[in-house]
Amino acid sequence: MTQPALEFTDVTCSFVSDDNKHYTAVRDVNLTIGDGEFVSVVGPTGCGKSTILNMAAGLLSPSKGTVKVFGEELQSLNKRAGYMFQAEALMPWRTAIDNVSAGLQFKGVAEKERHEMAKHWLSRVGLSGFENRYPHQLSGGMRKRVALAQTLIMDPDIILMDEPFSALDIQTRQLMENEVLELWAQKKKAVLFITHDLDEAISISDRVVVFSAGPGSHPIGEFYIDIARPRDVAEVRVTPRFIELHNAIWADLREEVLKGYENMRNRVK
Ligand SMILES: Nc1ncnc2c1ncn2[C@@H]1O[C@H](COP(=O)(O)OP(=O)(O)OP(=O)(O)O)[C@@H](O)[C@H]1O
Repeated sequence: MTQPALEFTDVTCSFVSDDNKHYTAVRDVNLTIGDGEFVSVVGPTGCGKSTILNMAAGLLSPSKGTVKVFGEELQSLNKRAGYMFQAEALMPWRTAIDNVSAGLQFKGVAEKERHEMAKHWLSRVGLSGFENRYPHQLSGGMRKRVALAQTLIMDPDIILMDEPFSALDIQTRQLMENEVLELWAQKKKAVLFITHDLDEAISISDRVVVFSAGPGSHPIGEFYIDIARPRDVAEVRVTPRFIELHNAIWADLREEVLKGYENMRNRVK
């Protein structure tokens, strides 16, 4: 049997603030992402979604419990994962091709080879001809495509995405989501996708996991998205099954969203 790509077992993560107060963001989280599975995590704002992703990346250690990557406990950076975050991650002083090939450069791949690979990846994300543009000469959507190529060129076994398209307009966002699905279908890597957007989560995923409001956030529901693939993220949104799933997930999520706002208000009082 193949090992799960990611396995959180009884994971708790607490932070200590400057005034020495403890805040437990997530508590007793059990979550498994199968090899090749596309899983989205949704939950109220501040519930700990990025905390989960940062632990999967090895950027943050659990205060309790374990995170395993293909069966091995994660002790430092997750070398089998590639990340794509909400914020712009491109180096402004490097052209698109040099941004995409940066990871290969750090690995010591010769310039000619890494540029060939980067050119290929730029073409796969629809950016042939833009190799020598700097980030400021590209639109927001194009910069996201460069960031996607930058992640995928490293051929990670696990892709971690934290609201990668939230800054984009809806049309560009849907184009990017379709592109991610197409690229994912070719290689079937495990994806952990964090989003605020339930429509996005349902249209793109195999499974949607709902987290409770913090503190001590944890999964309170999971939904298998039994909508046939290949999918067009815009088209599936109007199908009856999509609407059914949306209603079922929202029934779980709605109360947590309200609790999340309430808890946040109380924390700043
Ligand atoms: N380094 C830190 N120090 C102290 N508290 C932190 C730290 N990082 C996160 N937190 C707190 O932990 C909780 C979870 O944060 P996290 O960023 O994981 O939530 P999120 O669900 O990703 O939020 P959003 O949906 O708003 O992006 C929040 O209440 C946040 O204030």
